[in-house]
Amino acid sequence: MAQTAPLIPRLVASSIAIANRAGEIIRNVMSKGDLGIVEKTGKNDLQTEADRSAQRCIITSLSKQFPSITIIGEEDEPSDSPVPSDWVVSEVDQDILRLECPDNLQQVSAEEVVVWVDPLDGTSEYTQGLLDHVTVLIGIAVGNRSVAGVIHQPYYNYQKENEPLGRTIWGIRGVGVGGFEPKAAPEGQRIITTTRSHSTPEVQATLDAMKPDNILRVGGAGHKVMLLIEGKAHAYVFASAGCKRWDTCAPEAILVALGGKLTDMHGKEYSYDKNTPFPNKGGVLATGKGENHEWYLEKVPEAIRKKLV
Ligand SMILES: Nc1ncnc2c1ncn2[C@@H]1O[C@H](COP(=O)(O)OS(=O)(=O)O)[C@@H](OP(=O)(O)O)[C@H]1O
Ligand SMILES: [Mg+2]
Ligand SMILES: [Mg+2]
Ligand SMILES: [Mg+2]
Repeated sequence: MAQTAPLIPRLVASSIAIANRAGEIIRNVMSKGDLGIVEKTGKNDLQTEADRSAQRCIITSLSKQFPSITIIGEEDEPSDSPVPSDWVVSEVDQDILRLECPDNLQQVSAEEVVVWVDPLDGTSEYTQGLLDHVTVLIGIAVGNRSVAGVIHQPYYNYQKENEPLGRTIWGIRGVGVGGFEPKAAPEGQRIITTTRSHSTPEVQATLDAMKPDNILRVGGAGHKVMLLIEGKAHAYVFASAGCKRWDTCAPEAILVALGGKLTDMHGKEYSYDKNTPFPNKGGVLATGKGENHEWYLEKVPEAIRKKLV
């Protein structure tokens, strides 16, 4: 069975097992208490031991199983640093290998695949103990399109007793999603989710123009898209640069597999080609299934949109 499944389901099946291991590593770093925080170049842009270790686990495991694919990770890491053997994952999620794969994904070759890895999305929230904002993101692109993705939430249920800790969501365009129960956002309201740690006057002015009933300010692109697909928000609006391709590749694939949309503030889909510059300079607008994406685009103040190129 494992040998006969096409490459994309095999990549998703492996990414689920790898993201689960990365999540354990993230929890272990937190329970040991020494986060090893480093400030990167941007404003409020942090890296911890958990970001570094989770990325080494993910990239080493994926490249061992799929030597010919291109993998782009958020963190700069020396490629020759030793990786503990128990971080190298060889398990796969067997259920994914049994899925029916659409024709356009049957013949994809390893050379066409780019995997965008955000080992820990929501780092600033992780350091502040807002643990349910944290996700591990593995996005799979073919050519310039994001086609599949995995979002792992290492702290899902962490405040509940007797419930399994952590969960992993997956989606493949044209196949479907799994690992959670999709839900539509409430009718007759407009709930918008946005950044909690990277707001600017432009981000706020754009939100104001959309006259939301409620704004959910949370960390992480992965967590914000989870709010859309679980029916807690109608749109994710971030009218600023700062978010990167590894933040959006996996969430976009899952959102689109469910009938939603993710674009920049001009309505243009991001390219996930391996040579593309990684900043999402046009901002992020994501909407759930059935939402009028165009309506949100039209509300973006022209002067703000013009700056997002
Ligand atoms: N201005 C700026 N500078 C540096 N990094 C930035 C910026 N804006 C967003 N980001 C990164 O994008 C990820 C999600 O951030 P936020 O939770 O603030 O939300 S948003 O999607 O950008 O609205 C999150 O990714 P991680 O670095 O993986 O945690 C942010 O660090
Ligand atoms: Mg970061
Ligand atoms: Mg991120
Ligand atoms: Mg990150």
